[in-house]
Amino acid sequence: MPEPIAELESVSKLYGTFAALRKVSVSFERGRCYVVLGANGAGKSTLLRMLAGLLRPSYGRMRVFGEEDPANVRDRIGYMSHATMLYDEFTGVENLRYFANLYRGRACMKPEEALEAVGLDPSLNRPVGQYSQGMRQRASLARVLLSQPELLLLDEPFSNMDIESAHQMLRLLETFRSEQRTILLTTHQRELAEPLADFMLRLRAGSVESLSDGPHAQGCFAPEAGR
Ligand SMILES: Nc1ncnc2c1ncn2[C@@H]1O[C@H](COP(=O)(O)OP(=O)(O)OP(=O)(O)O)[C@@H](O)[C@H]1O
Repeated sequence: MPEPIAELESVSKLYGTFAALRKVSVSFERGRCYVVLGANGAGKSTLLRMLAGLLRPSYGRMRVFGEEDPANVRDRIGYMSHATMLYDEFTGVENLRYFANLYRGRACMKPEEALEAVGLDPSLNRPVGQYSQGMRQRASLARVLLSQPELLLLDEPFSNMDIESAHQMLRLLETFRSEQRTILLTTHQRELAEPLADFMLRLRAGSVESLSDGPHAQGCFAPEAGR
């Protein structure tokens, strides 16, 4: 049985008196892709932010790579939020060089390699502020990939992307999974992400409504399918 790399045991997260997550128990296995679904406000982003170490559980137990505080294993986790976290006035490669400098002393991809990995031309001499939405999302993913994280937490990676860019990103994620990286991604575009899923985790009002096998676990994923 694959090794769990992150586990939540009866985890709740309260914002004031409001419970955004309610007694969530789930474990995530290495090398699997989890597609996290649920209506607006179901708690998807809260779950990802917690696994990224940006929020602490109010109740319950969480372990990521065996650590109670994911901050202790930050270099093994890549988190991509709605915000791209890129500097609009810099080119893609300038942005990534800046972030690569922050990882000095750690194993890290070359900025050019990370951009190529997401299908962006590192020599593109255009500030990120002038990129299309799909290019910005891919540059943002390249930033996350720099540190070669084992756990990728992607909040709405396909939002505002055209279909061609989204399929390109899906093929990229399939490659990461084949490298035994674990992927958790939230999306409202179920039909797009579903073929990649080993598991579909559906949240409802902060609780786990269901955890079911995805098409990939059933051997149905073909990167070119659905194009
Ligand atoms: N910082 C905060 N303070 C108070 N309430 C919050 C905060 N962050 C989130 N919430 C509330 O917690 C609930 C879960 O929010 P969350 O962003 O995790 O949901 P989501 O499933 O990601 O929603 P969406 O699909 O709209 O992004 C929502 O009702 C939201 O209003």
